[in-house]
Amino acid sequence: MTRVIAITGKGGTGKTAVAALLIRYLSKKGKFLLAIDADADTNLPETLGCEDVKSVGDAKEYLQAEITKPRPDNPDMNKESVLKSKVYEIIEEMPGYDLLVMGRPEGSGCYCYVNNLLRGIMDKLIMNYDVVIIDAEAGLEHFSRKIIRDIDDLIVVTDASRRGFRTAERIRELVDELDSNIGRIHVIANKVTDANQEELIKLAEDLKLNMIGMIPLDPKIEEMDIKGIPLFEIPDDSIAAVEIESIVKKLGF
Ligand SMILES: Nc1ncnc2c1ncn2[C@@H]1O[C@H](COP(=O)(O)OP(=O)(O)OP(=O)(O)O)[C@@H](O)[C@H]1O
Repeated sequence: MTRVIAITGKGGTGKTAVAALLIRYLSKKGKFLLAIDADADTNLPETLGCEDVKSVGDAKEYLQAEITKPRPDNPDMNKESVLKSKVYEIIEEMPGYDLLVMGRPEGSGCYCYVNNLLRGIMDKLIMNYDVVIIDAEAGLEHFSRKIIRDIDDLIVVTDASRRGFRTAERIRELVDELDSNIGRIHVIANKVTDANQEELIKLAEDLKLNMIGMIPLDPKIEEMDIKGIPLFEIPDDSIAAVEIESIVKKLGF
């Protein structure tokens, strides 16, 4: 069975960093893993050390243009197999995991037909893996349109601010309204310091959020940021990597 884990949260809280750390840890543990970048504004590929990737958005635009042309180049083409081969071409094979970038938001017009095809392709693709980690945007767009249908664990990343926690609470409310299949919701507090730790625990309790981890503000990440080193190369003994190990265990791996 594939385990699907989506990471979301307010921009700047470290959502992409948490996704990258989880991808790093689980792929090192030998899980056959697909990483999906489902946030048009994010930088997951760079954080993982991967550049110049194509996106599913480009493949969708190609098919959309073809089917809305008054005279398509090839009216008999099998649209599903064209989209499928394009999506599979886009998958980037990285050492230890595969990467798929969803890319830009769609243009104007109705994409229902293309999205329907994509939904079926994504369902089958996801089933090939042990674990799928999705870096998702706070609006959970791909889930509301059901491009990615089922999520086992939704992890909301927040920083040590009341606003970050409020966003987490709003995401929980949004999930209740979504007609998607989401199993469990967890919260990870990121960039935690000795000074704010107690207050964060209380805040999570007050808002009835299930906190599965507190990742410290890690000087090693700050140093790598300045030097432009991808987070994927973080050493195992850095404080953030150690906390990720404990979070992964709490997730039942
Ligand atoms: N625990 C941490 N300690 C130190 N720095 C961190 C930590 N987590 C993340 N950062 C840094 O904080 C910055 C923002 O993180 P990141 O890009 O992951 O945020 P994000 O929530 O994905 O934002 P966006 O949605 O805008 O991409 C990055 O420079 C990242 O390296």
